[in-house]
Amino acid sequence: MAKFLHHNDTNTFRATTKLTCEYNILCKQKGTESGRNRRPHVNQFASSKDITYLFSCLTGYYARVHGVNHLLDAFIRKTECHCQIINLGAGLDTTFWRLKDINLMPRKFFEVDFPTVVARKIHNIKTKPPLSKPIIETHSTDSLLLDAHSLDSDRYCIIGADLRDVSNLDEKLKKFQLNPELPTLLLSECVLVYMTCLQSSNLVHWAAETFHTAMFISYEQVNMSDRFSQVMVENLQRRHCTLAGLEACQSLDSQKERFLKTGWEHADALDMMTIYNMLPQDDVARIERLEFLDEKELLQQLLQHYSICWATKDKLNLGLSQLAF
Ligand SMILES: C[S@@+](CC[C@H](N)C(=O)[O-])C[C@H]1O[C@@H](n2cnc3c(N)ncnc32)[C@H](O)[C@@H]1O
Repeated sequence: MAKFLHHNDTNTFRATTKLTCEYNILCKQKGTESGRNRRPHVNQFASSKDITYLFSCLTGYYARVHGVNHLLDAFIRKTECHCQIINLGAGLDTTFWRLKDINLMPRKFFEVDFPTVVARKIHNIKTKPPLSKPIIETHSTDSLLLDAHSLDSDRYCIIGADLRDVSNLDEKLKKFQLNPELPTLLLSECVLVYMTCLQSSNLVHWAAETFHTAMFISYEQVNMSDRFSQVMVENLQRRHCTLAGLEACQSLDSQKERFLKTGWEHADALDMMTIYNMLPQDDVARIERLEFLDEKELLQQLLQHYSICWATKDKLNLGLSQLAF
C-alpha cells in the first residue's frame, strides 16, 4: 500500500485520491467501533476481509481510471484537440490537470457539480498554486472570472448547477461559451445513478440534442439484481447514500438503452472485469504485487458490478463509433 501511494503516475494518483475516501470511511467505521478517535494504520484493521476489501477497491479504482482515460484520451486524439469536455458531477476530479501535464488539452474543459461542491473546489484551486498555475498559464486575457460558485478561464471552467435541471444547465454552460458546434465529450463517473432514470434520460437526451458530434462516457454500477448488489446497496444506504437510478443499472443492455432511446446513434458497454482483463497485463501484475492481492474473488465480484458505457453520434464522420477498448 505504501509503495503504491508513493508511485508517481497520475492515473495512480487519481485512483489513490478516490481510494482515500474509501479508506476514510473504513477508518471511521473502525474508529467508532473501537471507541478510538485516532485513525488506525492499515495494518491495524481487525480482519483480513477488510484489507482484502480495501485492496480490491484500490484495484477497481485503478481499472476505472485506466478505462475511462483510455476512451477520453482516444476521443481527444481523434479530434486533434479540437473539442470540448464536460465533466458532469465532476466532484474533486483532476482530469484537467492530467491533460495539461500530458499536453492533450481540449479547447475548453467544463466541470459541473452542486454549488457547494464547486465552492470547495474553487477554494482549493485558489489556495494551492499547483492547481491554480496551470489555469493561469492557459489563460490569455486579463479577465478571469472567479467567484465563490464559478470559475471561468479560457480553457477551464467550473459551474455550480443541478444536473436535474437541464434548461438551467444549458443556460449556464452557454453563458460560459460552450460551443455546440465543437465535438464534445461528456463524462459522468458515478453520477447518473444518483438521479431517477427519468432525470438521467433527460440529461442524456439534452446532450444528444445539443451536440451533433459527441461522445458520452458513463461509469457506474451494473448487474444490480443479485445478492452481491443487494449488499452493496444496503451498505450505501447505511451511509445515507440512496441510488435513485438503479433501474438503468440492471444490465449492460439497460445501460446502453438509456442512450439509444434518447437520440444517440451508437452505444457500447463493458463490465469492469472485462476491461480489467484487457489492460496491459504487465501493469496489472505490478499493481497486484503492490497491493498484495492474492485473494481475487472479491475483486472479481466488485469488477463484475461496475461498467463503462459509451455512446456516440458523429455528424462530422470522425469515426467516433470505432473508439473502443
Ligand atoms: C460519487 S461522486 C463522483 C465524483 C467524480 N465524478 C469522480 O468520479 O471522482 C458523485 C458526484 O456527483 C455530484 N452530483 C450528484 N448528483 C448531482 C446533481 N443532481 N447535480 C450536480 N451534481 C451532482 C455529487 O455532488 C458528487 O460530486
